[in-house]
Amino acid sequence: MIRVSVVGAKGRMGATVVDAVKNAPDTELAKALDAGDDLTQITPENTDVVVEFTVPAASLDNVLALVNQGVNVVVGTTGWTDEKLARVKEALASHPDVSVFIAPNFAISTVLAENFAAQAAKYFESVEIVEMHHPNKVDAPSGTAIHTAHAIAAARKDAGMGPIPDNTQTDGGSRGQVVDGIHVHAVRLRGLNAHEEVLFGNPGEQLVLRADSFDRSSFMPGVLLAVRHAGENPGTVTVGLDNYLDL
Ligand SMILES: NC(=O)C1=CN([C@@H]2O[C@H](COP(=O)(O)OP(=O)(O)OC[C@H]3O[C@@H](n4cnc5c(N)ncnc54)[C@H](O)[C@@H]3O)[C@@H](O)[C@H]2O)C=CC1
Ligand SMILES: O=C(O)C1=N[C@H](C(=O)O)C[C@H](O)C1
Repeated sequence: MIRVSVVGAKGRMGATVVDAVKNAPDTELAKALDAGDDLTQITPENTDVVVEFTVPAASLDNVLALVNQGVNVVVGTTGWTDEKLARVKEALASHPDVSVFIAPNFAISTVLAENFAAQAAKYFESVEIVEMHHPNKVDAPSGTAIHTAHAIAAARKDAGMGPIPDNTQTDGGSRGQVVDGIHVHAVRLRGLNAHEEVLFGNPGEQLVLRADSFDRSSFMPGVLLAVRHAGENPGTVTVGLDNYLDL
């Protein structure tokens, strides 16, 4: 049995992960901790892998503390930047037996949509992203939308494409946030969970890729997949569930 501890266990995602870990045939719950709890309770003696779903402001410190405790970490919390990833890599240099895995999104539909978007990117002159979430979400745009924008921007760059056409002369904010040259729009609406659309345009045609997570159960197969792979690449940070899919 894989011994899994959950940090952020009282949150929407953490509580769902606790149930998933209890119900999977090959995992068992070790510690379930939340804000204010002492993370040094989690050690290699009681835990094989920690699943961390907290808040962007706390996640880096949690991951650094857990790496220093010598345990593998699977992270779902958003807010990761190159600077934060560099801090984790630095910590792993002193703990080469530990691995960290971060996924902006654990839902297969979204991971596939992002992969398809990266494939489609070089064929379309225009692209914009619309992400739609429940109004309790604290960050905008979503970590997934930022990750998707970077993937599309990288594909456009590889294909030698220029800037996306846009003749907007006045903008009171309605054109969204520009991430790596791509406009990202965030909707917060009661009744939604997590949804993303990538809109591609060419003269006379449009392609829309849409992924809908209607329920947090959609993330659990991906979380368990990452848990089962934890520790495979010691001393490294791996980003993205696509690393464990045959895409
Ligand atoms: N990667 C993915 O597939 C998904 C990622 N997320 C992300 O996961 C994160 C959590 O989302 P939700 O569960 O909806 O939020 P939430 O607000 O329901 O839960 C966050 C939990 O973290 C706890 N917490 C806050 N600071 C803490 C600390 N320092 N140490 C330990 N626990 C702490 C809070 O008390 C709370 O219980 C967000 O960043 C969200 O964007 C959400 C869904 C899917
Ligand atoms: O807060 C959420 O709910 C979600 N957060 C992640 C993100 O910001 O991309 C993943 C998913 O969209 C749900």
